Amino acid sequence: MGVPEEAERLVSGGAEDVERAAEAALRPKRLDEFVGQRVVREQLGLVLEAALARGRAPDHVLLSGPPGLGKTTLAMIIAAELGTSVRVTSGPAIQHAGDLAAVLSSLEENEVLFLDEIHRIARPAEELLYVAMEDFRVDVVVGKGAGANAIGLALPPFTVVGATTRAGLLPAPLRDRFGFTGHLEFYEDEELVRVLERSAGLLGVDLHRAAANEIARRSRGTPRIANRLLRRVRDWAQVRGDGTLDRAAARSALEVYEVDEIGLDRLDRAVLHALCVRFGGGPVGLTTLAVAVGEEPETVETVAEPFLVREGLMGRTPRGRVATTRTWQHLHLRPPPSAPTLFA
Ligand SMILES: Nc1ncnc2c1ncn2[C@@H]1O[C@H](COP(=O)(O)OP(=O)(O)OP(=O)(O)O)[C@@H](O)[C@H]1O
Repeated sequence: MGVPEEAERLVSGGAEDVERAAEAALRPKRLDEFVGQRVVREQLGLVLEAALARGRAPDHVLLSGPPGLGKTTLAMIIAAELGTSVRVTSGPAIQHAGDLAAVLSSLEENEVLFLDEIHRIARPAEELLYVAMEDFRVDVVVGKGAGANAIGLALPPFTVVGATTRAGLLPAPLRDRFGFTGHLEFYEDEELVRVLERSAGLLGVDLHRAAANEIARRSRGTPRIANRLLRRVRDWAQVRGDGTLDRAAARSALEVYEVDEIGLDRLDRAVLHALCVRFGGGPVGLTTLAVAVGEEPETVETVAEPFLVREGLMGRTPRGRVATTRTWQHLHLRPPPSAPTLFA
């Protein structure tokens, strides 16, 4: 049976256009509204406070972690805390050095430049970025061929906030130009309950505590997913229920959208199924596994794997990905005698 498109999207980490506006409305605006991530919040708070006290743009900030944990939100918060504006662009949008030069040369003093998916910036633009971040200068090439001239253009001080799901892919010279790196972790259920209660307040709905617990438990440790599930539960309560957002409404709604007891989505389940059924529990290489589920290796590695590994549903060994005892249990399958025994 095919999974309805909405159900597929519901628990995936990526933000779809149609959901963006709803998401933006729920974004915390200041650091003290940002739930969880205690360590990053404290460290970043210090960086910002010190910069404000000195009256200078802070060091460049790199934020890493799986999708939907709050990197974009933090970039906006950084600008708000500094009382400045933010320019938003992303690695895939910068395919030529000229694209980046145009953005850089239009920056205003102390502005924040948010570079999402920074690991995907084209190589020639990357070099331009090194210089801009270090020396606040951009070399613009004027003319063509033998008559071409590079003119150095001084830039006002600004702060790059880079976001990446794959910090390991950033070349060392780029990584080194960030004065502060914050790694975002998956959220605890208790923290997601706080995210949900805050969102319910903004949406003007009365979310019962038991419903919040139920949604939090099935949100893959990810605020974006928690907020999406909340909106779907609200839909269900409005259309099929009596408008009450209680535990029964949450369970019924999540059943309609095929979100399982621990929040695994279609991709997670496909990966685990392939790992156990096609590859006998592994070990199997990332690329082979990705081909088996019809996805890009990068998607499997950055969207599905971090949560599966955290939950002890998949092991990563030097020889490849392996199932754990918990994987077999979760899929209600019996491991073949030849399966590797990795206890989670
Ligand atoms: N700490 C938090 N507290 C409250 N809400 C949060 C928090 N982190 C994220 N959110 C909510 O989750 C949504 C997704 O967050 P955000 O867009 O910042 O994620 P992201 O890490 O940038 O994801 P991606 O890399 O996929 O763009 C936001 O709309 C925001 O409402």
